[in-house]
Amino acid sequence: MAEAPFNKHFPVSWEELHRNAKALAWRLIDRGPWKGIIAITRGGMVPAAIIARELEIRMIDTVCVSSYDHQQQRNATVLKGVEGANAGDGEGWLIIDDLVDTGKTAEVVRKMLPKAHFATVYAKPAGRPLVDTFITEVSQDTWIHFPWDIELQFSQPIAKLRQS
Ligand SMILES: O=P(O)(O)OC[C@H]1O[C@H](OP(=O)(O)OP(=O)(O)O)[C@H](O)[C@@H]1O
Ligand SMILES: Nc1nc2[nH]cnc2c(=O)[nH]1
Ligand SMILES: [Mg+2]
Repeated sequence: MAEAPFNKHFPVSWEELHRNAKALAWRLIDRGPWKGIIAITRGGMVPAAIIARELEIRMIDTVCVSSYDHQQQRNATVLKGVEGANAGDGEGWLIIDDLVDTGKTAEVVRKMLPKAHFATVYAKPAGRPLVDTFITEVSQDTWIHFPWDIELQFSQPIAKLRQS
């Protein structure tokens, strides 16, 4: 399989993620009231929890989708749809994910809940048209490293990176 073309790396700390998820909650509060949140697993669960806390939403369900093996994209596979929430066509519901990249995950979930409001913390240009509200855009060749996927370790000085 060809290497994914991610030339840039964008590490995100817990504090940054918390701040950006809260900024997303500020954008969403005036567009409500919301009947509930559908979090896209797994990455959407962390921002969904923060947004649920800020908007005082206690009705939360999941759509379980898998589309990446680390940086290699596969077809988006739905492991579980919306079950308990009775969200119908999605009217009045919020769908939350951590990011949109190619937009394939968003496309699949939007088909399930066409009238829901789709919100993410981060967006790349290819997925941006599929999102109703997002906070931060990064370029398509950037890989976002979420705090749950990384740990503190030695970092090469920039000058050394230039030499290699
Ligand atoms: O716009 P796309 O190209 O579809 O990519 C975006 C999706 O990819 C990641 O999920 P992933 O499938 O890696 O699963 P995870 O959330 O369980 O880590 C991310 O959390 C989004 O859900
Ligand atoms: N962690 C992470 N998962 C992704 N899935 C699709 N794009 C990305 C990305 O940039 N970072
Ligand atoms: Mg995901």
